Amino acid sequence: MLELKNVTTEIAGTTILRDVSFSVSKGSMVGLIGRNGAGKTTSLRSIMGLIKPKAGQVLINGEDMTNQGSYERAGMSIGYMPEDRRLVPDLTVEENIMAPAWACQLVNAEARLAWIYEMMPEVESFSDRRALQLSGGQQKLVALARAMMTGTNLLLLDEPFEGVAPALSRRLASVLSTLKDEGLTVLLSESDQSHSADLVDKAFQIERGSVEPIASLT
Ligand SMILES: Nc1ncnc2c1ncn2[C@@H]1O[C@H](COP(=O)(O)OP(=O)(O)OP(=O)(O)O)[C@@H](O)[C@H]1O
Repeated sequence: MLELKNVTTEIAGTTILRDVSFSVSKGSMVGLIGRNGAGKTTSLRSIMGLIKPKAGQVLINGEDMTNQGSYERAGMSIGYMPEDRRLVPDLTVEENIMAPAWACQLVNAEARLAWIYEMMPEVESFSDRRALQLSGGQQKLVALARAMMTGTNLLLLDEPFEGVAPALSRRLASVLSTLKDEGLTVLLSESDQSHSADLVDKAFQIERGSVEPIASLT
């Protein structure tokens, strides 16, 4: 489903990812674990085509996407939840969730929205509120809902548990567990394994831009 082969990424002349190789097989959930600044966001942005790797390959569904931009990934049913959520503050929750569907001209957006609300009824309960009126944790749920709109194949979640209060973290974990049961392929990052250990099939440690499998889970 997703494979990174010897990916090296530079930002402003500094090497951030060093010869990174790992894969996420279809229907599995994989954790990318590393401290602040280790390169988690850069990995996800490289997968999304938001940064072009200097060397190596990014394969999605067996297709070499290394030299394609994020626009070319639009039709590949990938959902991305950035660490900083990036909701549009003045739009309602529902408008934020629907925005990628409008951008990609999804044909089944209404059915997808109904499925998302079924998974997260609390999001439906505040769907007409503007994003700026939500707590940070609620915004995380909305950012996940938005990623789920297009992410029918692959979900990339950047630190979904970061800054979320314990009750909401448990809720988030239960939603992710249901997504896994539904067969979605998920790559999620976390600074440690406190929330993802019970969820993931496999985990990789990222440290100063280098990735190694975490033995206990592989
Ligand atoms: N735009 C940029 N310009 C210069 N350096 C950058 C830029 N973006 C990231 N970096 C550097 O790249 C390294 C990896 O950053 P990245 O955001 O990928 O880490 P992270 O593991 O996601 O950490 P965090 O949890 O803090 O977001 C850091 O040392 C960071 O300072």
